[in-house]
Amino acid sequence: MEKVKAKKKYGQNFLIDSSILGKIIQSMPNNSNDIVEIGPGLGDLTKYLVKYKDTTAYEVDTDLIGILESKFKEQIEQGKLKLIHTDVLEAWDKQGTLKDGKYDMIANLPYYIATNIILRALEDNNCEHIMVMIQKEVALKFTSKVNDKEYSSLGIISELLSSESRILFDVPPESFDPPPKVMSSILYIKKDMSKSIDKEFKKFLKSCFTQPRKKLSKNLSSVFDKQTLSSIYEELEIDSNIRPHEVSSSLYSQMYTKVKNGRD
Ligand SMILES: C[S@@+](CC[C@H](N)C(=O)[O-])C[C@H]1O[C@@H](n2cnc3c(N)ncnc32)[C@H](O)[C@@H]1O
Repeated sequence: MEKVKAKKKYGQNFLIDSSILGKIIQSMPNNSNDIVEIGPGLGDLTKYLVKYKDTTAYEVDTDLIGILESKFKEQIEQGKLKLIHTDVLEAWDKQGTLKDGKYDMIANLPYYIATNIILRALEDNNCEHIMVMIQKEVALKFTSKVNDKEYSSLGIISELLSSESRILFDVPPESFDPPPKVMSSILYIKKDMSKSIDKEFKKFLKSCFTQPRKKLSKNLSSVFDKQTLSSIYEELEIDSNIRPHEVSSSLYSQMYTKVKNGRD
């Protein structure tokens, strides 16, 4: 490996275990979509991705861009790799999507913005599959279901926008250089492209989980008046003692629709 000092501020933990790289490649969705990789780093995953699919890679670190440009000179010239030097979140803000046409996201994500990236990918209409390395703790949140300990807005949003979400396998710290402090997992989400959620829905969920162990009605009482709340509970036949982690994603969606219609 090149003598490159990993930068903490960019969440750089380079994947050095070739068996894990092989497992990621074997699990790639079998379709004709191009790939978007966020944070190619030193190109260890990129070199496998470009063998199979055209890839667009977003990298923020100027020092790494130089290394990648010389390492992948041929693939860049052949149009197999498009290297974009920018902060991926800024690219999303400017363009609304990371690529024209359908794509799958495959990446070992910078952990400090992993949750944000997955939420943006879930909302990006061109992204069909998400297969990313993240902290295990965050992967458990995105795959959580009603009544699970980790169940919260991330599990609800992911369930409402996907047809499948699961952890493919775990990856220990020693598979990286430098090793992260936490266990990692590969999260896989197959989006249901017919579904979408309202922008305000996330805010509504935030209110629902302000105090996760308290009754849902208590959390919502600070946002909605008593009468609106009791009519929603009544119409949807919701138990007044229910707590936020006991409400299914579809019931949250129904509650939100009622709240929204009440406001319009
Ligand atoms: C965990 S490392 C993964 C590196 C490489 N893909 C690997 O598996 O070894 C995360 C990568 O994301 C890059 N990165 C961090 N923040 C970014 C951002 N806002 N936009 C684009 N890339 C970013 C880092 O510079 C780093 O290359």
